[in-house]
Amino acid sequence: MDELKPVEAALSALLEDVTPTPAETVPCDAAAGRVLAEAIEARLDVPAFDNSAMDGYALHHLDAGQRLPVVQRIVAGAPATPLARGTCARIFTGGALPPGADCVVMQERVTREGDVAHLPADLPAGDNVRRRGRDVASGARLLPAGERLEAAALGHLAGQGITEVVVRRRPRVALLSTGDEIVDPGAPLCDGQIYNSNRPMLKRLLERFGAELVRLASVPDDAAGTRDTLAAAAREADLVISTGGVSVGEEDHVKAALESLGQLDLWRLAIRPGKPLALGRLPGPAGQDVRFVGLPGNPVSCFVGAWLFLRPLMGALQGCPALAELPRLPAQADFSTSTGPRRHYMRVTLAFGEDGIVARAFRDQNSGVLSSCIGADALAEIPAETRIEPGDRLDCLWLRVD
Ligand SMILES: Nc1nc2c(c(=O)[nH]1)N[C@H]1C(S)=C(S)[C@@H](COP(=O)(O)OP(=O)(O)OC[C@H]3O[C@@H](n4cnc5c(N)ncnc54)[C@H](O)[C@@H]3O)O[C@H]1N2
Ligand code: MOO
Repeated sequence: MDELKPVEAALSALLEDVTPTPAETVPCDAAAGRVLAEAIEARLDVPAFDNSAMDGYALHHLDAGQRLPVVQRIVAGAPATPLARGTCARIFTGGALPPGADCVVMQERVTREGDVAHLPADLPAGDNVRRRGRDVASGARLLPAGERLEAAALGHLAGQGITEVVVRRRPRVALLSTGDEIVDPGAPLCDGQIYNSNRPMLKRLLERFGAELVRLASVPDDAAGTRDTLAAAAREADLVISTGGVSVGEEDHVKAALESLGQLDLWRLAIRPGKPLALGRLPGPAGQDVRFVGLPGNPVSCFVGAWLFLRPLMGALQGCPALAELPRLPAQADFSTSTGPRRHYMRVTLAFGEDGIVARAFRDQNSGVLSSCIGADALAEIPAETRIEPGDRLDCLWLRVD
């Protein structure tokens, strides 16, 4: 048997010359989760004018400690007129600071007697003032290309009055299931058959990674049908994924079909779960390469493979560096385990302990036990030939998307 390969080697082969999907313009209302195809420059200063951070009184700081007539009332949204020295203005949070004033004192520190306010002493210039352009300066980089538009970025765009953005088209993905024993939920189950749990699990993960699922199909158990299914998938998808049939079994039409249509490399990786992996290319309708990834059938191997391989690939297809790399967190084990020749990706939950983050492992880490993935926060990466005891330091890959 040939030597098991490192996961990093398969990842570089998978990501080699992947080009991002074409750009398209979408309304900001529909842009959540999409990746910017080009950088956006700010057109406006935010805030657009100096304004008050408090409900209180605006004045010149050299007038602090005095009794001043209240000569203006400035609410948010109303224009302010210049303020003469020796006077102050009633002002509300977000109200425009009047020219001539340079600080605001919150109302809790002020005593009011009719139209006169008693102001506290020693107010520094700039106190409680939100300066024009403090958040964003006009002409500066608002968001870089490759930014995945989540809540704050969408707020930033709206703050500029922007209504449309140029983003990467969602990668179109075909998800194929192999295996005669696999049945869709809803159909009756005969002896020896199992329901297809990989399909909805991968569909959900892929959607979280930004995919548009264009085809969900089962691969027929004959050579011609398998070839037709793969060829049809490559006509409409940027990425074709299959599950099952990548180990050493004999019932494998996918391998033959891929080899005749395009190209296929079978990898045996030094990881657990997810040892077998198929990487290939199919010809697309415009002669372009359509990537093929064949994940192992075991549900946990699929889950782990999706995070290790599909997420970076989806990042590359969308030109999104943040998706391409899983964040690493140092944690302390609260379990013991030992590995053999394969690196183990254990499903763990993370919690804050007295000395930092603590990783708790699900009890049964077998690759058929999908309950070990429910609620998993991270994959603890245990190197090959290693013994781990409670308290030992671990590297964890955080299973987060945003
Ligand atoms: N002689 C060897 N046997 C196996 C090896 C090996 O090196 N030598 N590797 C083992 C490892 S590790 C894995 S992982 C699996 C991978 O097998 P395949 O990718 O060929 O997958 P299948 O045999 O088709 O299925 C494995 C397992 O998963 C179930 N399955 C498949 N699809 C689904 C689905 N959509 N939903 C739920 N469950 C699914 C299937 O019924 C099998 O139980 O090979 C080992 N064997
Ligand atoms: O590599 Mo397999 O995914 O352990 O069961």
